[in-house]
Amino acid sequence: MIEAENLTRRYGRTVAVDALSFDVRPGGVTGFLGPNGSGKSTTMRLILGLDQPDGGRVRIGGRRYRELRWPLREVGAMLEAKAFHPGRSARSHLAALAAGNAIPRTRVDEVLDLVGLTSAAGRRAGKFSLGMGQRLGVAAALLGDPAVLLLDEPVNGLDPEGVRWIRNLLTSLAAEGRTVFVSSHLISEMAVTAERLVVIGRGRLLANTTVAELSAGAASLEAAFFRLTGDSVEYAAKETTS
Ligand SMILES: Nc1ncnc2c1ncn2[C@@H]1O[C@H](COP(=O)(O)OP(=O)(O)OP(=O)(O)O)[C@@H](O)[C@H]1O
Repeated sequence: MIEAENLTRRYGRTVAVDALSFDVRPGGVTGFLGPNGSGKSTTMRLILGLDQPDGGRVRIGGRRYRELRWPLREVGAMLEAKAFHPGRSARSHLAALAAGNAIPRTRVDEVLDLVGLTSAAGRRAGKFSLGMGQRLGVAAALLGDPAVLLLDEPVNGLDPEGVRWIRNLLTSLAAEGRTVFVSSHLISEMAVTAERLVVIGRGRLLANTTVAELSAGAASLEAAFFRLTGDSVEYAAKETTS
């Protein structure tokens, strides 16, 4: 369970996250949606204690991230692909993380297998493609078998098979009773993967509801999303006419 209460983060005059309150519950995938610059990554960094709020608070299973004894065994996160030393192999990257978190070494090969990187485990991670880097990021998130997972744009760069793999992985992790919070710009993907959605615009909560409820009365989830976020889009390109 993730609980954010009045979470606020400013950067100079920009209010990146604005009195944001929401819960993410276990047992289902919760999608985190919002236009570019709406504060999704900032919110995820605040949840993980990588950034400090100017106001409000956020708890994971009732505690602040920094109060967790073995963070990787409680919260798995992938915020950006390629968050690893480029000269290290995938296996040694995961082995170092495992060692630092009292996770058995045998778990490294398990997660490599789970994400389909066994054959590339000895290769330098710096030479990985975008999709392979995403898979390694997911492997790191799963390493500690955590009850809570946070993934920022996990399907970015994945091929169609990879997209389907992530979809099945997330739904099965949630079915095991975990809390799965995943940001995405792919509304169609969220329509089939997520059960609930937290939608933000300009740092503020626009909706915290189910996919079914948000889609009701609209032609599609995408149409409902545009209606909801229409006033919150900061970076819109001009329409072209042909
Ligand atoms: N370290 C920072 N310093 C200054 N401004 C920042 C910083 N991090 C984020 N911001 C600003 O905060 C706002 C929210 O950014 P954030 O990256 O959280 O949005 P996002 O929803 O993840 O965007 P995107 O979908 O484009 O990835 C933006 O206006 C951004 O420019």
